[in-house]
Amino acid sequence: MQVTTHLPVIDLSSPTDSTSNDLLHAAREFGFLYVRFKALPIDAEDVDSLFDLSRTFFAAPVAEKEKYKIGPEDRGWSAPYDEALDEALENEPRLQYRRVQGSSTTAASSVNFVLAKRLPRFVPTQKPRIMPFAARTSRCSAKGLLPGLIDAAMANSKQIPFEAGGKHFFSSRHAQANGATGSVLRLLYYPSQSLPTDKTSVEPIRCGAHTDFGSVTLLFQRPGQPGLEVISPKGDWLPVMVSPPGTENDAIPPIVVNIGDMLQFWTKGVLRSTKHRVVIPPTKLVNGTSTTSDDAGDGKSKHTSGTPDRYSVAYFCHPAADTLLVGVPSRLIEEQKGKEHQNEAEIVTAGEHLRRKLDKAYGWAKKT
Ligand SMILES: O=C(O)CCC(=O)C(=O)O
Ligand SMILES: [Fe+2]
Repeated sequence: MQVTTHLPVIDLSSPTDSTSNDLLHAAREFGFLYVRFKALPIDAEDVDSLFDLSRTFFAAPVAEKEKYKIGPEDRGWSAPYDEALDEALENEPRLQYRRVQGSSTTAASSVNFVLAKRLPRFVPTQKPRIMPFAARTSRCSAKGLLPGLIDAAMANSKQIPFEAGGKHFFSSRHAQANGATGSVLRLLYYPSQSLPTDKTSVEPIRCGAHTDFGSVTLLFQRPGQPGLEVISPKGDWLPVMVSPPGTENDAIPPIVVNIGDMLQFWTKGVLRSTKHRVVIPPTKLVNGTSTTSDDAGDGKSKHTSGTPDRYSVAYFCHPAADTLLVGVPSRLIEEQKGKEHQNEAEIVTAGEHLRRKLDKAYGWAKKT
């Protein structure tokens, strides 16, 4: 069976008004889209080096990684099952749903970097490789990508008044000059898991269903390492191919870009922060028996009798921490019937929203 994708692939080589409208449409319909790499000022070699670095880091002994254990400031290493993302399961007793393999928790080991600031000591020699990548990713996600293009699209249709920020409403709130943000570059590693013959006893979820906390996420994936799924409006889980049709020969797979909670709040739900998860990919992909899938394997990922390893890199883009997540003063937004309308008591800043989500995911509030 051919795995097809329902998400649009948008080429940003030379964006026009119609590109920003396409992007706005995708953000409204799906909350997810692909952006072709060749359009972005990021080198394929930088992406490859970052994945090399990721492999080196995660291969280090646990005792070494423990030295950089993640804390409430959201920087550092998380062990598999440290993070619980599926809030639908939050009523389960804490100890049953944290640190236990299960659908709410993340089976990935991950490490978060502070951009342009303190890099963990385990990568001092990698600084020249990471920093340009992080800086470029940060620039293109905040300016060239969604916030900037959404500004352009909003300006095309229903202009945000000049005094309220005009056509720079979103991008200016992501400018570094406007203060600290929760933006973070995260390397993720889902180790290979062996599959018992009785498949019904296997929990197929590698990362529990969740929405992303920030404004925009950029996700880099590797050929032969599928598993990401997004939920459809009807509630079905749909696979997100690594290399959708037409991109198979690109230097690296297109970047998956998705809307996070903050853009959903800002737009009263006009833009969708869509639930997604990572699953153990179907057996036909794991065993490489499929010849029709884009993800039939490149020989790079480890195919054991179980699941392949999966490495991914996510850049979570956030606006300045003190940004109020209130509806954008645009007719497009104000005409909304308030589907995702927040009442005054619920209005939070970007920093507060991130704090609440992290405290839940890691149980920080209980620990401190
Ligand atoms: O590893 C992935 O592909 C997705 C991870 C993810 O959704 C997240 O960390 O928010
Ligand atoms: Fe996510």
